[in-house]
Amino acid sequence: MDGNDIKMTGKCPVMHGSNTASGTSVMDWWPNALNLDILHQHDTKTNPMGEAFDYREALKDLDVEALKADLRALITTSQDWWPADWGSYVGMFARVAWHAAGSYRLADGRGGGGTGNQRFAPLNSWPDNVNTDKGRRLLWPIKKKYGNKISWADLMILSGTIAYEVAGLKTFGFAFGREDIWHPEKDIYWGAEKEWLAPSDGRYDDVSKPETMENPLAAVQMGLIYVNPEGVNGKSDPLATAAQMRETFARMAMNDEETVALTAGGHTIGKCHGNGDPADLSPDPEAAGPEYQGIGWMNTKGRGIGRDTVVSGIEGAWTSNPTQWDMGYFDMLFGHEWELRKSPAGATQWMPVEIDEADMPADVEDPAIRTLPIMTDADMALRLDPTYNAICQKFIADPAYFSETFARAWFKLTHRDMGPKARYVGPDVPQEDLIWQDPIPAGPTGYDVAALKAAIAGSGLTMQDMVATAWDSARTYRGSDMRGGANGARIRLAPQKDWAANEPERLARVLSVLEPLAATHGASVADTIVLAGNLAVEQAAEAAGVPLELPFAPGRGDATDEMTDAPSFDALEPLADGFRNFLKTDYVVSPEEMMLDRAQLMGLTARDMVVLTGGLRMMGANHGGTAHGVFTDRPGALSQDFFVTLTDMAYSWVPVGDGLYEIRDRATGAAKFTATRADLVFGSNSILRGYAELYAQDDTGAKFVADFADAWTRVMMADRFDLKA
Ligand code: HEM
Repeated sequence: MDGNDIKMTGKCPVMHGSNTASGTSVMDWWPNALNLDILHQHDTKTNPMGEAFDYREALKDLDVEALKADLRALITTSQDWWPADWGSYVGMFARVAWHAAGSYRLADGRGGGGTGNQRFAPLNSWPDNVNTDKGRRLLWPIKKKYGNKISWADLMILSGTIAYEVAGLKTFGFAFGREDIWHPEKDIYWGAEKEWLAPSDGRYDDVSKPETMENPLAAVQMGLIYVNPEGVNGKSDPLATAAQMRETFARMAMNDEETVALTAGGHTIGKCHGNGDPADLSPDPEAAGPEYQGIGWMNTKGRGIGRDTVVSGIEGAWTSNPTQWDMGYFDMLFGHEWELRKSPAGATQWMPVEIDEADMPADVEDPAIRTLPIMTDADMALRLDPTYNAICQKFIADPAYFSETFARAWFKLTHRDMGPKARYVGPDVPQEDLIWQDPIPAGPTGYDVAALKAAIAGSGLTMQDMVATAWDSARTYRGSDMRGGANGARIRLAPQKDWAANEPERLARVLSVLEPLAATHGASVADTIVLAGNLAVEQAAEAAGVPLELPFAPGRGDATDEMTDAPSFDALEPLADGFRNFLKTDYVVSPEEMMLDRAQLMGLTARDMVVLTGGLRMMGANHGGTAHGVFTDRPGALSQDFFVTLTDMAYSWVPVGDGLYEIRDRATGAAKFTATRADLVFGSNSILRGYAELYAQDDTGAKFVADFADAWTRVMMADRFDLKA
């Protein structure tokens, strides 16, 4: 038997000892189970770099100018194994970067080019990402040369930015700092479809109303970055496509002007590929046999490279000079009448009714041959939608403005998911503060922290007031795009001050106490809110007989309304916060799933989830104060009683409506405490119950207090990029 001829010799059909189970998983058997795995992704065990590796440190040794020079040379040197169109890879790398960055969505901050996820499934094999695998292989010699000093994520985004520079655009800047992940993300919901490019209808209430697309999705079909280039569900209708573009781009925080600039500027370089039969392509990278070495979509019959490449199935370039940054896209779009035709691959595309040979783009291999330009339905949308058209006219009248608008929008597209500017690294970081970066001014550090803390202690605020305000201020943080958090004290500003989950009246009252104290002591309000929360936790620990001193680092700043893109903060509103029992009865999913999602976004572990929920309840931070979810005869003490009660068979747990449960004494039937559904998950879920038992069995409460303090401090510090920079 040779190595290529693997046969099973035993009689038992199960390959004993050969493999761990890859068949039906727990989640398949119990689809409603909580998938706690999403909290434990990108663990140190799966990261080959080890805990000691610090990408920001490694970047300090990167020779940025040499890297950029190497990229320029790469982009202009055609490789025989994958020849460059017209001898230039500008289109290839602009698309690689755009498709990496373009999966970002504002609703949950997930997706985007910040992690290098295009290397892994499903994105590496999305139908829309055909041949981005070639782009990464073209980049490999550079990745190999610079090693760990440059991440794949940074390299992919930089390659697109340098592509635009090579084409002749003055770009707006570039920041390094995207750290790679090493296996696929488990938390990103890309849609419920089980089939690539399934019709759009499943993700809309009404596909003719783009705003009814399911949240947090931002693409019209499974496996696409945004809209279908052939029209809604593949049926050409530029005005319907325009409406879908508007919605999908808005879901990644782009307005109409940015959308037009990006699409027009995107298609100023490069081309569509559809000169062949898609049926001749090998499987996508994830499905390909080992002999393909991670490369997918290879032509198995003909040549399949150069002019015979098939990607989208649409065939042709948009402009006369597709390797140059110029106004050629508008010249072409508005200089001709267009009609629908079919590409050689059978895709629907717009082609000019008539065109002079001099305006026709050259063949990618032979400059003597002229080819017909094309427009996708999305390009025609820019001409036919009145609002988009007006923006095009503005750009046509002012080419410098077009270049500037594109350069800024490209920078936003490729940096939006990196979070605040404090996370940017490198010599080309633009000085200007941009509102979508959620700027925060540096805050004071020299004030007397102990004096401020003493003043807060004497202010009359209750433990609940202090802990709830600090929690509400910090809990907006999401690690997906590093937005939100306590820094900036945006809880004082619209829209956060008015969110129901923040209990606006109580919040206003607490702020009216804390703000003057901050001013008197020369501290920021952001620091003062966190310090008050810390004080409450320390008081509660003291009451439990486990004294505690939490670390505190001053220096948070206070943002202003002018620094705040208020509408974009709507996406951060907690609709349910199981930690603090924000109760709503119209959940789309269960409250515990909402809590899990928030925990993942906040970067918490399952243990953090357990201790934070228990601790916040003990301090009465839940809405309704001590009315429900306290579970203890000693409220206000940071004790393990929550878990003791939950794991005690002396009680029964009886649903009483409105998402609440009575905890009744089994012997007498008397109701003792009230709990929410989210509370009960800590006793009912087999994993979370394990943690709950761990705390319940420790009579001293010391482990619980220590673990709570650790989790609390990480939550309060999660957004301190000023310290981590
Ligand atoms: C409305 C949204 C968009 C649609 C429907 C769309 C559609 C397409 C299609 C069908 C292709 C051809 C792929 C192939 O067959 O090789 C393509 C290529 C390309 N797109 Fe877009 N696109 C959109 C927006 C953008 C944006 C926002 C950018 C960049 C900012 C961009 C940059 C590019 C580039 C550079 C190429 C050329 C790739 C190459 O030369 O290999 N596109 N696009």
